[in-house]
Amino acid sequence: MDSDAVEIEHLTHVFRARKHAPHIAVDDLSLTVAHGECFGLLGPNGAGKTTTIRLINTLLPVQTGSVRVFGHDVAHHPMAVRALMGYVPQQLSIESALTGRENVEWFARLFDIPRRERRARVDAVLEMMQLTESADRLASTYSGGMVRRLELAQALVNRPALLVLDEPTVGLDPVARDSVWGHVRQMREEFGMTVLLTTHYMEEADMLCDRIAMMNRGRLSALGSPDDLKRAVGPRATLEDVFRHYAGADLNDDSEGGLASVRQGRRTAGRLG
Ligand SMILES: Nc1ncnc2c1ncn2[C@@H]1O[C@H](COP(=O)(O)OP(=O)(O)OP(=O)(O)O)[C@@H](O)[C@H]1O
Repeated sequence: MDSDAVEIEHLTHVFRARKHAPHIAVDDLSLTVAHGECFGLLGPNGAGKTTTIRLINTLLPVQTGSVRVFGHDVAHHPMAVRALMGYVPQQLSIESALTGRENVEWFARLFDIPRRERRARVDAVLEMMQLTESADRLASTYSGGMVRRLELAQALVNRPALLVLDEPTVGLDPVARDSVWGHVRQMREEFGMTVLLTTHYMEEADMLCDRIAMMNRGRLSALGSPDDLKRAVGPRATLEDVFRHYAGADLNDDSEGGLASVRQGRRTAGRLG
C-alpha cells in the first residue's frame, strides 16, 4: 500500500450543546500514521484523543479538515474505511448474555463475512486470543482480561489493516495487561497491521509504540518516537516526565484533565472488568 495508514490534515471538531459555549475538542490537528506503525495518542483527560479516534473511525462526522484511512476520505467513503478497520472502544462492546463465540459471530455477521468462512474465522481469532476453551461460556462469566481479549477477537475477525484501541488495558491487572500487550505485538508481527492506540499507561506506550503524539486541549503538543520525546525533555527523562512536561498545568485541574480524574476513570473501568 502506497498511502499512509492515516492522514489527518487541519482537523477541528467543535461540540455545540444548547445553553453551553461551543467546546473545541480537536483544534487544527495534523498528523500521519505510517503503514505498519504502532502509533500512540497520549494526553490528559479531555485532550481530544477519543474525539480524534471517533473522527477517524467514522463515528463522528468531519466538520473541518480531512481524515484519510489508507487513502480513503472518511467523509466520502465511510464504508470503505469501516471495512479496513477494527475498533476496540473504551466502553464495553460485548454482550454479556451471549457466549464468547456468539459475540464474535455477531461481529462476523456485521462485517458480512461469508457464511462458509465464518466458522473458521471465528475459531481462528478465538484461538489467537486463547479463548477457545471458554468460547461457549457466557461472556458474563469472563474476567476483565478475558473480556478485553474477546473484544480484540471481535475487532480482528474481519482482518483489519488498521486496529484502533481506545485505552485497551484500562482497569486490568498487570498480568492481564501483559497478555493484551503480547497479543497486540503478535498481531502486528503476523499481519503487519497498523495499530493506533490511546492509553494513560506510559509504560505501555513506551513499550508498544513506534511513535507518539502528545495532545493537550485538542492540539498536538509533541510528536516523535518515545526515545526522541524523552531526549527532548532531558537526560534520563521518562515518558511520564514527557507527559507531565506537555500536560503542564492541566494535571492540577480536577475538572478536566487532572490526574485525580484519570484515577477515577481507572477505578470506574476496574469495576466494569
Ligand atoms: N459528545 C460530546 N459533547 C460535548 N462535549 C464532548 C463530547 N464528547 C467529548 N466532549 C468534550 O470534548 C473534550 C475532549 O474529549 P475526549 O473524550 O476526546 O478526550 P480524551 O482525550 O479522549 O479524554 P480521556 O482520556 O478522558 O478519554 C472534553 O472536554 C470532553 O468533555
